[in-house]
Amino acid sequence: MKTFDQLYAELTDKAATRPEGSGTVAALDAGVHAIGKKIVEEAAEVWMAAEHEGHERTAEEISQLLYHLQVLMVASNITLDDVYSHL
Ligand SMILES: N=c1c2ncn([C@@H]3O[C@H](COP(=O)(O)OP(=O)(O)OP(=O)(O)O)[C@@H](O)[C@H]3O)c2ncn1[C@@H]1O[C@H](COP(=O)(O)O)[C@@H](O)[C@H]1O
Repeated sequence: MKTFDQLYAELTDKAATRPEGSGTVAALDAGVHAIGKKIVEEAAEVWMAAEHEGHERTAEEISQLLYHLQVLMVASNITLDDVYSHL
């Protein structure tokens, strides 16, 4: 289990060190357009899960959406504070 902040720290480290086999590195290399499409796909999966698939599946889909949002943040040099300052 990890927090939103811990995941962000892990992803920024992956972006800097580019370990072999990292899905995050592959997503960053694919670029913002591809990451954005993934976010839209995951958002739809969250919606469908919330309406039809129950608590556990919804939580899982939300975690995936948060992951892809963080990948977009890293790709766009958006920090946690940049986002938190708007909450
Ligand atoms: N939390 C996540 C995470 N959530 C979602 N995903 C990605 O999102 C995909 C889920 O999307 P889908 O449900 O559409 O499944 P899918 O259609 O089979 O996926 P794709 O074919 O689109 O890859 C997964 O296959 C992962 O590629 C994640 N990938 C990585 N993480 C975490 O990110 C960290 C870094 O991961 P790596 O960069 O891969 O080392 C680790 O802590 C991981 O646990």
